[in-house]
Amino acid sequence: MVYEGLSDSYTALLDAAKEAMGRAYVPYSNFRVGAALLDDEGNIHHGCNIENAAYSPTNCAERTAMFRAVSDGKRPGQFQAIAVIGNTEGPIAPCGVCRQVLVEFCSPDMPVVMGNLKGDWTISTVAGILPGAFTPASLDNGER
Ligand SMILES: O=c1ccn([C@H]2C[C@H](O)[C@@H](CO)O2)c(=O)[nH]1
Ligand SMILES: [Zn+2]
Repeated sequence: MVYEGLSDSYTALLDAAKEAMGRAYVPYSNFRVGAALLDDEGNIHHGCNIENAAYSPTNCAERTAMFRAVSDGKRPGQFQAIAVIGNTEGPIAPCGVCRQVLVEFCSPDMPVVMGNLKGDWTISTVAGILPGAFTPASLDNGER
């Protein structure tokens, strides 16, 4: 896919997200999302959204990628970037829950690449997409 003006490495990450998008399990919304999370060793952790008949157990693509990576042993500070893609009008916008999960495991300045199937893209950062976040450090008030 051509993402005009986007670096080769982020294009590759969006392409990996698109590959994962094809594996989405979306019988209820029919809205596919894919994510690709790049770790500190250069490995990519893929994620797709996985829906459920009870609706609320649904897991977004971003969290699938992150939880797979953590389950495989990755820890905070060991992620370099995440790309997310969906069939949206403009670049997809991660939901609030996923933004909070990214805050837990990623540095505030970690790039978040968002795209769509038309080749539109934008880049922000973890802090950029969730300003004023409640973070692990927020718990450090000494009163526990
Ligand atoms: O950034 C997003 C936004 C939505 N979804 C999923 C959740 C649900 O399966 C479907 C519709 O909200 O898209 C994601 O995976 N990531
Ligand atoms: Zn989400």
